[in-house]
Amino acid sequence: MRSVKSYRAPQNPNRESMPHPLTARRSARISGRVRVPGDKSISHRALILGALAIGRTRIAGLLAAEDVMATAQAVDELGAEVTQKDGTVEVLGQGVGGLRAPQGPLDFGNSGTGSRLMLGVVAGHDMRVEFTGDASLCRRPMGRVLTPLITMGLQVEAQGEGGTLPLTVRGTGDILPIEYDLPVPSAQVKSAILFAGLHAPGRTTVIEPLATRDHTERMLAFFGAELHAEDKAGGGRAVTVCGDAELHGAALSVPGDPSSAAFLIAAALICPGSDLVVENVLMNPTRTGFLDTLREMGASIEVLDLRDEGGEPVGDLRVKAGPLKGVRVPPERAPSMIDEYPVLAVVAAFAEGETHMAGLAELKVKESDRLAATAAGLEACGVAVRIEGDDLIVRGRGAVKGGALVETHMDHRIAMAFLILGLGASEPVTVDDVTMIATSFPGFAALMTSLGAELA
Ligand SMILES: O=C(O)C1=C[C@@H](OP(=O)(O)O)[C@@H](O)[C@H](O)C1
Ligand SMILES: C=C(OP(=O)(O)O)C(=O)O
Repeated sequence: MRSVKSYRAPQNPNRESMPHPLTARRSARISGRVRVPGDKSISHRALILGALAIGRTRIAGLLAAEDVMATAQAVDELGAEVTQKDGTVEVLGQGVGGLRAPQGPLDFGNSGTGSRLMLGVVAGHDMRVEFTGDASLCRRPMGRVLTPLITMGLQVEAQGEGGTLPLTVRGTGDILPIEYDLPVPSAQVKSAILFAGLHAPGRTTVIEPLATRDHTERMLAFFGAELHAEDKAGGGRAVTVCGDAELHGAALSVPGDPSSAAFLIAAALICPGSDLVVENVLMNPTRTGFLDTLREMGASIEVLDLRDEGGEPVGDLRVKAGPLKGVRVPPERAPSMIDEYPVLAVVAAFAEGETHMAGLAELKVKESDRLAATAAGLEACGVAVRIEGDDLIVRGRGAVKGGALVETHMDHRIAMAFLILGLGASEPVTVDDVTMIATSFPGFAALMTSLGAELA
């Protein structure tokens, strides 16, 4: 058994000064039968809940990407030892409230999810912790998670300008339960509050305006917490966790990440003659907005063998290339496909007619301003695109010119989306840097190449 530190995904210390460009060329067909790496959201939560449980948690299929390895490292430094053996990762849980102060700062790299979820965990422990991350993470808003956690008892001792990382916080053993209306639909904020609520006496309730991914709720119940969820009028939900909780170590298997599968699906749709099966993809309804939208566009996507695995629906997806038409994507669908908009915009460029994606304000505060980066990349590739307020409107003409160098702004999803565009475009497309792809999808280029993609 080895500590997770010894197998941490290699990080490039010169990342910001050594960009690694990659070029995508028009590809004949994308075909085969493959799996994508484990779901990132479930992987973070499995490590965190494993640390808060009593006893050992065994995780099969954990995503071995930089974002998740940062969470594994943080959990390990907080005293819940993380080891791996034969592809299974094991966390030695310390029980709710049982973690200890780390020796140094916790570095979450590029990961919004890891840092925000762990702020909720630290809030319930009597300890002082410094949170830091890379240049992108240090620009992202933390006030959305700090505001409710401060109400519960967290103290912020130092912070970057405007409430950003690096942050020094002091948690408390006397955290208070709250009822909180989320001002933005964010699963990260909801989860941070529920994790803090595990330590509080009484019931902590989060009311969300639109239902966001519910992995925290499913996994809390799976680990033995008492939890209630109630649907609200207009698509919202109220989720309550009972505090002073006792969680028990569990064995779980992480399904394939639908946000990673999205790139393969998009490639198969736009490269003529493609016929692709992506196996073992998470089909949780709070994550399937991308598939729903593609079907409305006319895509041929079949779900084979829909099954339940460890409390989450999973299926194999068969995708075939074919003509697509533009559609209107309503704002209330955004939480169920928030990370898929850049690649949906790419697919929309190959469709016939206008695709209007409404209500994308949250895209502006991701690893980059994805609304601006997506529009700029499409424009550089000769696609008619415009931003109206928080909406992105793409006029598809059935074909895309390409022939551009696209700026990724150090954002993994922008890099992958525009490599996919290059596979279907008439002229090659180069993205300026693919280093960041390792934060969510290790082995992306090799997997795509094995399916017929021309990447070099
Ligand atoms: O909770 C999660 O695991 C995530 C929630 C989403 O962020 P928000 O909560 O900010 O919408 C998403 O963009 C991110 O990749 C993962
Ligand atoms: C937004 C993302 O992740 P995070 O917020 O965890 O950095 C993402 O993976 O697209």
